[in-house]
Amino acid sequence: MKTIIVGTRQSALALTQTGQVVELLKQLAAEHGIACQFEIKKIVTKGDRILDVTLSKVGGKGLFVKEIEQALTDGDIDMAVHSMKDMPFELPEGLVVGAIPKREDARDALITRGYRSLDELPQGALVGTSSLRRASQLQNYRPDLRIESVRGNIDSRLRKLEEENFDAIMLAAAGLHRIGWQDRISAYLPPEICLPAVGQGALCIECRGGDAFMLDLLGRFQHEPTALAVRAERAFLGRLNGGCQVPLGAYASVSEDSSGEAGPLLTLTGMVGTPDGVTMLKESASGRDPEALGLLVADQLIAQGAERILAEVRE
Ligand SMILES: NCc1[nH]cc(CCC(=O)O)c1CC(=O)O
Repeated sequence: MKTIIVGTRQSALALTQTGQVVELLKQLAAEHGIACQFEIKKIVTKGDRILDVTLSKVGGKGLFVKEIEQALTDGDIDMAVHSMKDMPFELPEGLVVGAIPKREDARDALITRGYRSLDELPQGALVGTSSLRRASQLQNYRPDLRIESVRGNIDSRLRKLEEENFDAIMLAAAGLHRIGWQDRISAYLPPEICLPAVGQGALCIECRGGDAFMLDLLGRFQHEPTALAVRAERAFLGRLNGGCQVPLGAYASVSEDSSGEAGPLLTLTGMVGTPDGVTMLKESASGRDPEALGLLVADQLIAQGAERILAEVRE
C-alpha cells in the first residue's frame, strides 16, 4: 500500500491542522477506493527557532515554510499542510499547491481579560500584537489604545496575555477554532474594522508538481470558492509585493449565486495603512476573474499612494 509522508511544524496549531487534513484525506481516499496510508513527520523550521527575534527583520514569512519545502523537494515528505497566510507569494521550482480546502473563519479575534468587545476596552488599554496590519487597523479605530509586540505560537501568546499585563491580544479566529480554544475568544472583529491577512483562515496543501498520485488525491479535496477567494487575495498581495510583513490586508467573499457560465462573483476589499493607523487606504471591487480583481484593487490603492506607505515600512 502507498504510504504518504506528511511534513508538519511542531506547533500545536500545525500538528492539529495537519492531523485534521489527514483524517479528511483518509475518508476521501476510502470513498474513492484509493489505497493509501499516512505517516506524519515533524520538522523544526527556522521560524520556530527564532520566534523571539523580530521576524519581519530577518526574512519574513517564508521562514516557517522553507525547510518543509526543502523536505518536499528532497522527497523526504510527500505533502505539507501550511496556513495559507504564511505562504510566500512564489513557490519554489517543482512544488505546487495541490489543494486549497474549505476556509475556516477568516476574521481576527480579540482575547481580553474580561472585556466583551473592542469598544469595551478602557481608554489607553494595552493590546498585544506584533502584526503591523492588526496594529494599523486597531489604531485607526481606537487611537487611544497602546500596542505592544507579542510573539510566539498561539499557546505562548495566550500565556503572555496573563503574564505580561496585556488587556487584550489579537489572534486569528481560525487557529483558535482549529485547536478547540474558541472559548477564549472575547469578540470577533468584523472586516469593516479589521481586514484579515491575505489567505487567513485558509490552508494550503503543497506537494511536488510531478507527483501524479498526490495531485489526483488532493485535486478531489479542493474547495473551489475558497480557492477563488484566495487567488484574488494573493494576486492583490503579489501586485503590492507584500511578501514580507507589511501592514496590508485583504478579504474576498464569493457569492453563492453562480448563474451563468462565468463563475461566481467575487468581491475583494484590500487595505494598506501606516502602522500608527493615521493613514488608512481601503478599496473594494467585484469581478469574476480572481487575478484581474486582485490587480484592480491593488492598483486602486497604488493610485492613492499605497506603495509609498509600504516603502516606508520596509526601510
Ligand atoms: N502568523 C501565524 C499564523 N499563521 C496562521 C495562523 C492561524 C490562522 C490562519 O490559519 O490563518 C497564525 C496565528 C495567528 O495569526 O493568530
